[in-house]
Amino acid sequence: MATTQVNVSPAALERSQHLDRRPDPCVVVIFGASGDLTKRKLLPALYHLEQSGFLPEDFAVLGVARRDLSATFADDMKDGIVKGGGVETNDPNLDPFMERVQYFAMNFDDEGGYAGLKKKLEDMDAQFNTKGNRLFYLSVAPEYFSDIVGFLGKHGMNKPGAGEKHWVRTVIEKPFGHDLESARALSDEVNKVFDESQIFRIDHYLGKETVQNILVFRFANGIFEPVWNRNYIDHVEITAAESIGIEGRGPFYEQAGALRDVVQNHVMEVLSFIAMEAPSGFDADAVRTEKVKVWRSIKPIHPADTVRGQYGPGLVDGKAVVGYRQEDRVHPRSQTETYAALRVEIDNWRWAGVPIYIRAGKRMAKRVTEITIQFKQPPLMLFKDGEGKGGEGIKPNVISMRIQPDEGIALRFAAKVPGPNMSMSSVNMNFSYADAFGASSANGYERLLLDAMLGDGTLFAHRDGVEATWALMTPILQAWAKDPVKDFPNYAAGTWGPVMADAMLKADGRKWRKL
Ligand SMILES: NC(=O)C1=CN([C@@H]2O[C@H](COP(=O)(O)OP(=O)(O)OC[C@H]3O[C@@H](n4cnc5c(N)ncnc54)[C@H](OP(=O)(O)O)[C@@H]3O)[C@@H](O)[C@H]2O)C=CC1
Ligand SMILES: O=C1O[C@H](COP(=O)(O)O)[C@@H](O)[C@H](O)[C@H]1O
Repeated sequence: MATTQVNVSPAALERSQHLDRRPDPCVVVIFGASGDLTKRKLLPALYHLEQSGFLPEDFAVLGVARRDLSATFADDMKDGIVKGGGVETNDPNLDPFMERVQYFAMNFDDEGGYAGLKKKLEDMDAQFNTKGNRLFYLSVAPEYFSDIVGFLGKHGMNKPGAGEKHWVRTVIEKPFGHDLESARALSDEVNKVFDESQIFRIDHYLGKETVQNILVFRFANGIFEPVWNRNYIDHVEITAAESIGIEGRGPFYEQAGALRDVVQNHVMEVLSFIAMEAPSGFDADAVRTEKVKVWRSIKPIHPADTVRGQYGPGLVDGKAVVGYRQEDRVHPRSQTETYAALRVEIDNWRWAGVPIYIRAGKRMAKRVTEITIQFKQPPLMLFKDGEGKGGEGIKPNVISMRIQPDEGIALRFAAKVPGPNMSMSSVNMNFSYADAFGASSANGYERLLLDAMLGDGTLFAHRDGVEATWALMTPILQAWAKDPVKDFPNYAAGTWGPVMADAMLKADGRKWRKL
């Protein structure tokens, strides 16, 4: 296997870390501050941003949740930063950072708490000189999105203070809606209070370096774009496989399932980056326009081009695990899918006739998110001594983009095996992020939190995009709801999903790439 030589100048790395991207003074207000996401991802991300010099000097965080945690909150968050952020327990910068982090207890659905919240934020402005700028981060269950936004509006917290540089923005976690109708209704509610330019619908996949790199790979290199179309590409695969199960999130997952949890958002975002035309610039409007064009060009997905799976008991990493129906707070006859596979076609000039196979699932054989671009074979095989008889066995060219783990890109091509014959073998040319740039602790939320503080919506989902992806998923969900699966569970934990998903590709004369 060949490996690429990558020479990155230290100056280039340094420059990319410190481009002029420092937000204005502000308070980041995290609703759901005692929750899993805040502790594992958001606080570690803010800490890393601060340590890297990206945050303004006048900056503070207010955590908001129901219970009175004032005595334990700081220690709990420090623990989260240590465990989730790879920081040493005795890091001397932790305590100074935590001096800017405060906690406020209130019930989200009790209007009475919002006047107190407003007063608390004004006090923090005075203490930290944060000038009334706010980033409200809704890290809460989706049923609270409307209430919180509505009450913020009612108490005048949706409007920036006087002064041209002042701002108020809101980041809204996923899932944004449950189907097309509910996503529309939620956007209507939120738009009554916040203008679209103030709303940042987060999808943490867009914060991943490797996802952003899809655009750089395609549009900053001259050699790939000419072959990035139906004339040269045979098919595309997108795999988002997780080895973990539902991690105690039974009630959430029962309502969600794989299609809503990751396909409607993460996978569709990745697909749009793979398939979109070059935007007129790298700004929110231009990128959004091209993404939406991709989603709107996808042909309605027929239920026959979908496969649902649900894991049963099995072995993951050598350990026995229970099936989905035995997980805590999951119905013993649950019809929720923990795996979904789709065959998608984009009806436009670039992609017509190129199938795109998608699969996403929990408790699969391993954790891997990867995009495979498989190219057509040459029209005529000159060399007969390949991996199979008569040269047919030589594998087609593949560009594989590994989103996680072992982030990188590989190109598979045929090479001559040394010796007196024209024998061929498939080899890989590999680019590894870690080898080229060093290991990164960034979790995607760093970039997105920073962008939201800067008001840059390029890497966020927008109303029209969310509706376009729900428009694709909703008919599938409706068809599935009418047609319960009789053979659930239909794959064992620790495997690659139901056999029906293999059959779907086999019917097209293809098979999933071995990952
Ligand atoms: N966890 C993850 O890895 C991911 C999560 N998300 C999304 O992020 C959001 C948050 O998820 P997560 O952190 O896992 O959720 P959790 O269930 O862990 O946390 C929920 C938080 O909301 C608070 N809360 C709940 N009800 C109320 C209420 N009535 N009044 C005040 N506070 C309340 C809880 O406070 P208290 O403890 O005081 O009850 C807690 O702080 C969800 O939208 C989820 O879909 C998205 C991607 C990944
Ligand atoms: O949004 C979600 O994403 C995670 C997968 O994210 P990753 O960064 O670990 O790939 C998934 O486990 C979770 O169910 C879903 O809600």
